[in-house]
Amino acid sequence: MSRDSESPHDPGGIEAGAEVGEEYRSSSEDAFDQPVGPMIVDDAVEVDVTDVAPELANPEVVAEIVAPTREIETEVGEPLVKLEGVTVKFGGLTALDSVTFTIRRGEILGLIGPNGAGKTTCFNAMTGVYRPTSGTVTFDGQVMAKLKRNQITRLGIARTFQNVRLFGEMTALENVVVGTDARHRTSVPGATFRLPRHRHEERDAIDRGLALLEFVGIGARATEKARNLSYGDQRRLEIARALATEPKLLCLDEPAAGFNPAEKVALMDLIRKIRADGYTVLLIEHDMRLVMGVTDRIVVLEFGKKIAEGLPAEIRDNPAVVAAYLGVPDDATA
Ligand SMILES: Nc1ncnc2c1ncn2[C@@H]1O[C@H](COP(=O)(O)OP(=O)(O)OP(=O)(O)O)[C@@H](O)[C@H]1O
Repeated sequence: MSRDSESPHDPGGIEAGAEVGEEYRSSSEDAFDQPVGPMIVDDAVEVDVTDVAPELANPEVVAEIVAPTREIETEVGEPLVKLEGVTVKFGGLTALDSVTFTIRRGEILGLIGPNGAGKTTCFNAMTGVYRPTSGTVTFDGQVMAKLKRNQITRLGIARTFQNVRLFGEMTALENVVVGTDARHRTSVPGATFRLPRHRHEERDAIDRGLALLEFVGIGARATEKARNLSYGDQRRLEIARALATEPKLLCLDEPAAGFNPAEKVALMDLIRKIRADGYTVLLIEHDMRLVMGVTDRIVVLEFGKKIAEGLPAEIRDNPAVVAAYLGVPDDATA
């Protein structure tokens, strides 16, 4: 399958190609995209991943498969993403005003702020969806230009969406394998004629897909159609699919939306596990308890400006942050 195609086969990537002023979220807010590609598994058969691949019952084996060999220039603890004086204007509106901060490799960075603070704009500028009006964004040592969706995926950035976006008619495993496809190098003729390299990559993708499902805690649902999974499992599947692209940076956009307290605790555990596997995570989340409980550092935006940056405890006690959130209960929508 061509890695350059504009098909939905790079779902770990970002809705890119929007111009400043375009409505970024408008293109595909449906819960499910249409199914694409061949069906790989007969979803009529109920199979637990660990029945098919018993070695995946061992979390250490799973962790080893899930943590890929990513070629990252940045050392652990050094800036992976650097924003320097980033300003984004939409006509007369300054959505982001000279914002400077870094995301260090291997950390979980929380990006928070009240409604309309500029979080999404910041995220889009940071990932090449918007070209800043001024300022620069550096990702893994490279200054970002405006990028297309597949280029963003290839650069090593994957995301989940506020609204779940899965291929509903495809199985959980197929959804993850589609994410893995974004990393593959098989040419169209290679895939068409099922040349050895393609078959090898396909096998690898299925093995890794199974491990990823086990890793996010839905190994037993591998052959379920995505649309039949519970909401919480669909969110987990989205994370597995994003991880399948072997991202250098995983961006989670309100992953706890619609979760009950127990699901939020489980999600925090999963995010920590992802970081422990060597991933760098950007978390945009409205639930303050979750943000405070799971992040290493937090950046706070208000009216497009960075008003605070620091450890969760520092942010919690920061008067400017308290003022920005005044009257908003802990776990309410920010
Ligand atoms: N494509 C756009 N065109 C014009 N104005 C925009 C566009 N995107 C965002 N804005 C404006 O920029 C400001 C920042 O919006 P943004 O969506 O980045 O905030 P946010 O912090 O993500 O908000 P929320 O928490 O509600 O998602 C808002 O005033 C918004 O109306």
